[in-house]
Amino acid sequence: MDRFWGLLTPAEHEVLGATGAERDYPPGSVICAEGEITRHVLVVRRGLLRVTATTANGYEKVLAIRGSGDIVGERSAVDGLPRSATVCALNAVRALVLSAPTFVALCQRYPRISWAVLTVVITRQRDTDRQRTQISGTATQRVAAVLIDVALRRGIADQGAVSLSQEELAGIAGTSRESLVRVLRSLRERGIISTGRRKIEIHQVSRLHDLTN
Ligand SMILES: Nc1ncnc2c1ncn2[C@@H]1O[C@@H]2COP(=O)(O)O[C@H]2[C@H]1O
Repeated sequence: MDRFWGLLTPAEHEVLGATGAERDYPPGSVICAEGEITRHVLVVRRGLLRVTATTANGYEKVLAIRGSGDIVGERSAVDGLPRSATVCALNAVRALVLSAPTFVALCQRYPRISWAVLTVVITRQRDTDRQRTQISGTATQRVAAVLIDVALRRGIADQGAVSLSQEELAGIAGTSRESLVRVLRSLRERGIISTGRRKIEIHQVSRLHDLTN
């Protein structure tokens, strides 16, 4: 997986660690809000972040779930514009926080750090394009694709639990709540998942893959 931290060498980790400050965010805390003018950059060390943005009709859409090794907040640091999305902690998050001037100075001094940022941004662009084209798949295919993606990010090989509310899952998969409820029921009946409050236990990631074909 092309995560920012994983693209860097131990020496570069040290540079970032020495210039940034480790910070803890309790579950539910808002790290930055869409439209506000803040510029710090985070590298997630532990935990999960939810990235959301408001649609034209006022609905809050989940754009991405980010986890350990991901970089967040790079857009405002680079272009100086207001935050493009709201980022909040889904669980206890620990992150390395860098001020925008520090981040920009590091990128200018260390081309490999800039290259890692570029790689991450390009990967996100590809993901976004893929999601746009997948939107024509069935609701089951889209939900399965999202669950596979979250499982991958959580390091779940074939079985494990992911913390995701039905609202979040519907937002990412681009389905209505009603159609999501139907898909989850069908996946439960087939023994592929079981569901709890804000939690989905995946029993077989491999069977989710079968559904996306
Ligand atoms: N579609 C997306 N996928 C992943 N991360 C995003 C997406 N949109 C916004 N972000 C992140 O959310 C951050 C919000 O603040 P920034 O605009 O500074 O930088 C943004 C990105 O790091």
